[in-house]
Amino acid sequence: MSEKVHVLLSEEEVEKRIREIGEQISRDYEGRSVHLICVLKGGVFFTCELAKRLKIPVSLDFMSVSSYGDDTKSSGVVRIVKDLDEPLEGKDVLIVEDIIDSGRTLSYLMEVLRQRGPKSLKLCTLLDKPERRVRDVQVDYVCFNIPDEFVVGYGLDYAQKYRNLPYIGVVEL
Ligand SMILES: O=P(O)(O)OC[C@H]1O[C@H](OP(=O)(O)OP(=O)(O)O)[C@H](O)[C@@H]1O
Ligand SMILES: Nc1nc2[nH]cnc2c(=O)[nH]1
Repeated sequence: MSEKVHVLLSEEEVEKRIREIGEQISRDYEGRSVHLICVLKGGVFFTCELAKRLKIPVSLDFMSVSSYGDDTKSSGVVRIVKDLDEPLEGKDVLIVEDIIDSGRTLSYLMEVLRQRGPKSLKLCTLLDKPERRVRDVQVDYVCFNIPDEFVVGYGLDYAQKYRNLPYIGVVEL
């Protein structure tokens, strides 16, 4: 079965905003390098696009956490599916996520990664749904605040579909 998807943020809007955030991060980290942590799977498209826009030295690592499975509602239990390959001690670490919704995933992840001794730990997200928050998360860089709707595209899925859409869309369920 195929769902209807309407455009919330066009490809042009998304890419323009990522360029802006990339410039801001490049200024903030001037003279340093940044260790990006891409949170799989959803964060992969945003991470690639953002990394290309950074004008500072970048290293990359990947982590996979899951709380939604194939559902549109969080299970409430965050699971590390794949851990990082490298230690974080002494690094300026920037977590790159596709979306912060309830905040459960990121409050858990920030806590886990903080204990690994990075020099600094910040968070960058493509999308934020602040009105859905049940856990407090300090977000350093937000591309877009969005309303409480289930979105897909630019890495975000519905039952593993639509990650490859080049824009952010809303699934009409
Ligand atoms: O703020 P929360 O309510 O915790 O939701 C945010 C999380 O949900 C999505 O991950 P998902 O579990 O769907 O995994 P995926 O990226 O592999 O699709 C997204 O990538 C975030 O990690
Ligand atoms: N695809 C998708 N995953 C999410 N995880 C948390 N919120 C969302 C959302 O709106 N869409």
